[in-house]
Amino acid sequence: MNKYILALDQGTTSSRAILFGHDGRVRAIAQQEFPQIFPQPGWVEHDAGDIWRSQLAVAQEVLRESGADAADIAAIGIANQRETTLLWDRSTGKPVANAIVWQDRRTAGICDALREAGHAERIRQKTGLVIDAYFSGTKLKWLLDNVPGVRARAERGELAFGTVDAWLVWKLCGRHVTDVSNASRTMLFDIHALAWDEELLQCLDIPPSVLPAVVPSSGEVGRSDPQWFGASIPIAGIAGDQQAATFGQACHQPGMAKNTYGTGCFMLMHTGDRAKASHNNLLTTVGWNRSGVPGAEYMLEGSVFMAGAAVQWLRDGLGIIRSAEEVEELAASVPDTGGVVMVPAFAGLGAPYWDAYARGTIVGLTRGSTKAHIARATLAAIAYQTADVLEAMQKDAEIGLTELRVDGGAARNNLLMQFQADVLGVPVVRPKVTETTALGAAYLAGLAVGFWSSREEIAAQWQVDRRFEPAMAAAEARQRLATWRRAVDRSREWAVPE
Ligand SMILES: Nc1ncnc2c1ncn2[C@@H]1O[C@H](COP(=O)(O)OP(=O)(O)O)[C@@H](O)[C@H]1O
Ligand SMILES: O=P(O)(O)OC[C@H](O)CO
Repeated sequence: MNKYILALDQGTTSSRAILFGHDGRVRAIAQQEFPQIFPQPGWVEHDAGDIWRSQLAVAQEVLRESGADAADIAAIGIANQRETTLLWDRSTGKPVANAIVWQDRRTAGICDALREAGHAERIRQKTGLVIDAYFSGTKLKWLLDNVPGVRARAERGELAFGTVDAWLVWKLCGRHVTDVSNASRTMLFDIHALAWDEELLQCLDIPPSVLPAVVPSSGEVGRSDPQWFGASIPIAGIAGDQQAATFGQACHQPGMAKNTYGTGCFMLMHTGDRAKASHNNLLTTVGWNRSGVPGAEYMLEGSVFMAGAAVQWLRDGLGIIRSAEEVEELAASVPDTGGVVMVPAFAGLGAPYWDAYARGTIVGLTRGSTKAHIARATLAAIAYQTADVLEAMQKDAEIGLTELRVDGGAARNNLLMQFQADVLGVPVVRPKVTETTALGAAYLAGLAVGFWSSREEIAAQWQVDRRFEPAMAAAEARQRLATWRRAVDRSREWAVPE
């Protein structure tokens, strides 16, 4: 009798595995951080072996710790950090280089050239994306152009490209596939036709032989090799982590939105079964689709590159807190930021600014400024970036949001969540299960194998933990946002090459 779904949540800073029961509650969880590699300013890499080993280790650990074996698991669902780009040898399985992480800015120049050549509008129409170093396409081009011998090997059909989902599925069962949600983050995928786009492949000089087959987000794609868990388990759900979190938050209806506060902050709003173009610098992206059901469901997305990672910087870069949780107490020790505004543009700015050359900035420092003010300004910056995105999203969707569902590590911070509700003027609602990314992957897999029968059943499992009501006067929120935007202006175009 199958008792569980095993969800693998491969995030930017850690790999997690979670066993979910039929009631959508966490039965067992294991997590491992793995090294971040910063070879040069603006570059971020992961060792593909670290990704796989940490993910496998935590998956084996949850089975061991819970006393479950493969026969107890109905299916595996995978959610992954998106856009991070891997290229490996099909016969040896060896990566040709470290994975280039989504935060990596090394391809900003390639993006400038694409914009100057007039490709922006066509790329936006086909892929729903703005031209930015964030997405996989230019990262893949960089690997092909810069790692010696790699282009020739790719032309001979010897290499496989994939985002992290593809890498994990390849390691688990030997198939070379990616799901539609991950494909929609490559800048090589036509989100309307749901197919790789020849013209874009030519434009970036990508040989089609490297591409994975595109599969539904919910549907069996293979079975794990028995060597990993003692017997094979169907792999039946795959989605980019932000799309998975949207599914896990039961945002199944047009107009529903969630915001995840992890390394970055990602707000996604369901917009129905047709792609909705943004006129306010957001992305249009595929949410998910299901095997046997034509088409897909679409989202508007605002991607903020630096959120919880700015808190990590307070911990590791400045050393003013010992753990991320401590930021709440430090920030609460002062009544306000004392005029300090921090713009955490460490990896440029994403939505709605899209400035690869913006850099982190702290303004308004005086002799009275303390680490507590900087901590408070860091939390405020997370909330302001979200406010910028929500404003754009409400304009695009032409609706006012009635509530924002939240999740992710930094959503545990009550001070931040209250301030978020205050500056948005919209209630912020945190569910009981905050592991919504893994939960979404579990739901996608569980629906495919009949572990859950319908979305209605899933949506009924969603429960509120805490609701934060806006308590700040609208005029004050507006004034604070205006100050924030002045600080953003100071951070922009800082690292433009000389
Ligand atoms: N109490 C907290 N307050 C603010 N930030 C926090 C808190 N707890 C964790 N974080 C931040 O949340 C992030 C971890 O969240 P998580 O959802 O695991 O991220 P990811 O999936 O991107 O690795 C880290 O960047 C950490 O600094
Ligand atoms: O690792 P996370 O959870 O911060 O998510 C990263 C995003 O998928 C990047 O687009």
